[in-house]
Amino acid sequence: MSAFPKLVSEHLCFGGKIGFYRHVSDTCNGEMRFSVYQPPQAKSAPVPVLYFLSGLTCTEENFMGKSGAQQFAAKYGIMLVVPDTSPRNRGIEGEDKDWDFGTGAGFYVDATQEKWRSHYQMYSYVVRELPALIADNFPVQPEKMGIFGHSMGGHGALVCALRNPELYKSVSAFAPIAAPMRCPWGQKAFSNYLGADKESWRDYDASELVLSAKFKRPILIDQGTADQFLAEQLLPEAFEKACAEAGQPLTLRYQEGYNHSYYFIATFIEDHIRHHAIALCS
Ligand SMILES: N[C@@H](CCC(=O)N[C@@H](CS)C(=O)NCC(=O)O)C(=O)O
Repeated sequence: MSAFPKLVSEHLCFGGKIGFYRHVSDTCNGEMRFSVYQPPQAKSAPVPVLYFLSGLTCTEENFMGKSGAQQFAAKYGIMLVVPDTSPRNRGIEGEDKDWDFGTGAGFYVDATQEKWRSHYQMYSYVVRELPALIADNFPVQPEKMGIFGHSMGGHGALVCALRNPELYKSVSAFAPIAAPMRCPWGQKAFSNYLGADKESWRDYDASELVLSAKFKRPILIDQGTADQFLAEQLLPEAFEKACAEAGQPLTLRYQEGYNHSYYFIATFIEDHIRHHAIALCS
C-alpha cells in the first residue's frame, strides 16, 4: 500500500475537486508531482480513470488550467490524473539546460544511460507506480483505465497503450510526436536517454510499435493544420501509414487552421473525453 501523497492545494471545480500532490517516487528516485480531478460521481462510488500526459515544458498544471477538461470529466464521471513531465531538481549536470530535453522533457521513457537512469524512469512511473498509487488512495476502478496526451505526451500515451493493451482500454492524442525515431526532438531525447543503439528506440516509437501491437481498439488523433511543429516533428502521416499496414483502427482528424496550443486542445477536448467514456463507462 503506497502512502497517501502530500496535498499541496485543492480547488472545487464543476462539483468535483482538483488536487495538486507531491510524493516520493521509488521509480524516479525522488519527489514527483501530479494533479487529480475527482468528478462529483467519485463521492459515492469508484469511477474510471483517465491519464493525461503533457508536452514539452509542461508541469502537472498546464492541462488542469488550460484544457477545460473538468466539465466533461464531471459530465461523464471520469477521474483525470496528470503527472508532471519529468523529475525535477535532481542535481544532474545540464538537466535544466534545454527546454526540449531533461527537466520538462522526460519523454516517457526509462533511461538506460548512466547519467539519467537513476531518475528518468517516466515510462515505468506512468505505467506502474502512479496507477498503483492512484488505485491505493483514490476512488477509482483501476481496471477501467485510459490514457491520452499532447505532443510529447501524445507520443507517451500511444506508447503506453500499444505496449500494454491489457492495462489501457482506450487511447487518444492531440498532435502527438507520432514517429519519434524520425524527428529531431525524438532523436535528441532517445540518443541521450537510451544511447546510440537505435534498436532500443523502437520500444518507444508508436509508428514502430503499432506494427506488432495487439491494441486493436480505435485510436483517436486530432492534429491542427497550422501547428508549427507538424512537418518537422510530429509526422502523423507515418503513424497513419503504419496503422493501415497493421490493421489498427485509427481516426486521424486534421483540424483546419488550429495550431499546437491549448486553445486547440480545449476546442476538441470533449470529443476525446467522450471517446474514452465510450470505452471506459460501458
Ligand atoms: N517552448 C517552446 C514551445 C513548447 C511548447 O509548445 N510546448 C507545448 C507542448 S510541446 C505546451 O504544451 N506548452 C505549454 C503550454 O502551452 O501551456 C517554444 O518556445 O517554441
